[in-house]
Amino acid sequence: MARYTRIPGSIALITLMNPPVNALSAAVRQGITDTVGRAVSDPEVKAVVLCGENGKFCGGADIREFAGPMTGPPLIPMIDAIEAAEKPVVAAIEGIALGGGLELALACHYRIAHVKARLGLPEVTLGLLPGAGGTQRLPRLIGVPAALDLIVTGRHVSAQEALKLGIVDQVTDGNIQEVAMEFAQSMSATLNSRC
Ligand SMILES: CC(C)(COP(=O)(O)OP(=O)(O)OC[C@H]1O[C@@H](n2cnc3c(N)ncnc32)[C@H](O)[C@@H]1OP(=O)(O)O)[C@@H](O)C(=O)NCCC(=O)NCCSC(=O)C[C@@H](O)CCCCCCCCCCCCC(=O)O
Repeated sequence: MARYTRIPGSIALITLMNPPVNALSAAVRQGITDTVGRAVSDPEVKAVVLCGENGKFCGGADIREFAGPMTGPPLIPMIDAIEAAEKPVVAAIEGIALGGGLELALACHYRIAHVKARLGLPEVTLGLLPGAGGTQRLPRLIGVPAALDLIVTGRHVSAQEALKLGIVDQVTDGNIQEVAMEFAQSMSATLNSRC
């Protein structure tokens, strides 16, 4: 599931809800598809913030669903639709952004991380490759050598290392949602002033 909250000041806050790590289950993918569509089509919404409930952004594909048939909206078009949104979408990364969770964040236009967050593409530890755009978007963002290191080792990086590598735009020790909403507001104001 994903909760949609309209924040005064033209922001839509979308919160992933799937304990314990807000993994991208069929219900979460459906929730993201619906809420992003709602935000994009609402003329009052100028920017979107994506976050996770209970201090965790997203642990990636829901490994509990690996044994069953695929149901719900597929991950790749859902992620591509975020990148294609004509309003700034900011990922507010707290706790973890792993696997498909980082791939989701990479499709957002900006990423803000809490100082204690950890990010990575650990698919290799499950015998997989990142399958939702991480092998394209990460090298484009930080270059092939640094991206390959993360993809082939599966290691997690701290928020500070992610900032140094260029994966995230800002690190904060404040309230991640408030900082991301302020950032989204200023991005939308900057973009609107240029139009
Ligand atoms: C998250 C952790 C770091 C937490 O660690 P911690 O020590 O705090 O706690 P635990 O390890 O005990 O975990 C707590 C709790 O959480 C559960 N859990 C953890 N991760 C997940 C998860 N991802 N899903 C579900 N549940 C999870 C864990 O089981 C515990 O539960 P319990 O009940 O026991 O308390 C740590 O847990 C961790 O590191 N987790 C693993 C994270 C991970 O590996 N994530 C990556 C998952 S794989 C992935 O994301 C793949 C993506 O790249 C997407 C792939 C998309 C594929 C699409 C394919 C389309 C193919 C289309 C082909 C088209 C071809 C054509 O074009 O023709």
